[in-house]
Amino acid sequence: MEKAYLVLQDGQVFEGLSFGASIETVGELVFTTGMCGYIETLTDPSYYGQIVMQTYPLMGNYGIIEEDFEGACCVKGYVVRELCDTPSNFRCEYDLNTYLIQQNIPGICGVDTRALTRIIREHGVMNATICKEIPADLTVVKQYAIVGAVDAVTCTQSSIHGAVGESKYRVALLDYGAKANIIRELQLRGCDVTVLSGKASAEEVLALNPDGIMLSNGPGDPAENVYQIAQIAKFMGKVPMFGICLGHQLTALAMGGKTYKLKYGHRGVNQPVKEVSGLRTFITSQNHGYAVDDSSITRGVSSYVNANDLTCEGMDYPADNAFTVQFHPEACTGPKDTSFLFERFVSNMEQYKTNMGGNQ
Ligand SMILES: NC(=O)CC[C@H](N)C(=O)O
Repeated sequence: MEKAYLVLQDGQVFEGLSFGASIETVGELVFTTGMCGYIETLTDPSYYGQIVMQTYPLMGNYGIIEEDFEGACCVKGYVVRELCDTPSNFRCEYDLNTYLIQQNIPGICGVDTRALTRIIREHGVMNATICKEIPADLTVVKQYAIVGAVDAVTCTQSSIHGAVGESKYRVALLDYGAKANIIRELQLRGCDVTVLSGKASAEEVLALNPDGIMLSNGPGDPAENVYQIAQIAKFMGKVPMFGICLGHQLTALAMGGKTYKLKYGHRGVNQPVKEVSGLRTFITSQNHGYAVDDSSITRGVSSYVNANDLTCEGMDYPADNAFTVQFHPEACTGPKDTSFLFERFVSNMEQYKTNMGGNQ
């Protein structure tokens, strides 16, 4: 293994060893605290443009299992304390290093990820570079910004995914960088899912005559998606709607609300989320850097709040038969605490169909 460096935009240097693709990279350095689920993390399109650092000190121990992929690998780089090159699992197909080489993504291991995480927590997310030689000038690193993220990851052609078992509902899923498990969770509940490009117009969405509209997760700054926000404002309230993560943020913006960037985001599989009008707290999977300012929305009510920092984790829009969450009820590596939200969506569609006298 060759020597490599992780250099932060403020000039701090961490020496480690190169793995994955032997190329240099620049990206926004973020950390995720999941102890497992690195396959889902690496293939979650919401990480587009980011160098992902795992705080758990050993990665790759169960190898790569393609069936667990959520989407395309969009990370700019990967940072781990210790890379396991002898994975052991009955489902393992090949190792993590091979995967990153295939994807042309550089990684660095052997760096002090605890120290790095403390820096990010204190300073907030920073840009960084993974390189073989320490750059004399860090202007390129400092100026790096994630732009056009949804356009870069959304599908170009629509696709249809039939229900498992009896087909009961037609769902239009707006793909802003959708994780595959959102589709699977819907299919398992009797939904025929039409996945549409995030560039689809409101007219195209409604032309499908769906029983419900699902808005996916996705990368980048939500406020950048002016076109998508305008489309949501047009179709919201026409049929039941459910939004996850970026879908939650875009809905808030469509309702005239505001979003803002968190200091270092929520990324991991143990984020506690409290019900606003109940006593329950759920453990959730999350991956986001922006949040909704719920006080900026008058047409909706806050439904969930993060128990750690009290930021908004969900909104209900009763007048529009819509609800959205910041966390991931579809999380594949778990926890599954909030998968009941898919049942809520299905029951909203069932009621809507009954009220409409069937929607065939
Ligand atoms: N997972 C997501 O959908 C992330 C949403 C948005 N890109 C954020 O970082 O906040």
